[in-house]
Amino acid sequence: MSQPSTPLVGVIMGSKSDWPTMQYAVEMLELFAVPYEVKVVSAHRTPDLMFEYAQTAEARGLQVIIAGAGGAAHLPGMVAAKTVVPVLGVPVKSRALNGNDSLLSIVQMPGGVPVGTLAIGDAGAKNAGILAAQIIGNQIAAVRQAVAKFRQEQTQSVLDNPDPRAE
Ligand SMILES: Nc1c(C(=O)O)ncn1[C@@H]1O[C@H](COP(=O)(O)O)[C@@H](O)[C@H]1O
Repeated sequence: MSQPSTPLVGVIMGSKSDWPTMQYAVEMLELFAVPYEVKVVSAHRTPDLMFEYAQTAEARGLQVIIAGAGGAAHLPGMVAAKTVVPVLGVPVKSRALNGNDSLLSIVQMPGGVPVGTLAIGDAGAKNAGILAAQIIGNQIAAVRQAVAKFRQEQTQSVLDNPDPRAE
């Protein structure tokens, strides 16, 4: 989906192969009508692009960056090292180590350069999208209300379906 307004959230990932996971972050941003951009950027394979992306993020109006990566997942931390725009890290589930490598690579930042790390895989990507919307929602009432509505509907859906055996 093309985004007409200036992006407020940048969704980046180390490889095209991360998209099946990272699509859940974008799905949430679309649900809450948060303007976003999405791009493959890799600290390892495109280091100059990664630096440029991080260095220009603030001036381009990004308020949150969601960075997903798997394996030796340096992308979120390296982007965070080059910008004060908050970075949310999504550990993509790697084939070899089930995403434990991704998680530890992203979460164990040295004090002074934070990355807000989400869960491994699809739930982490989904929650990164919701969390980014909540941050944006501090300034944009329509986004805040959209998140509140989503949460209320989620709660209601559980309350309406208490029998775990029902189809
Ligand atoms: N962790 C990183 C970085 C990075 O951190 O900069 N760049 C690519 N990758 C990861 O390599 C995995 C395999 O990538 P390929 O499927 O392209 O071989 C992906 O999960 C990607 O995020």
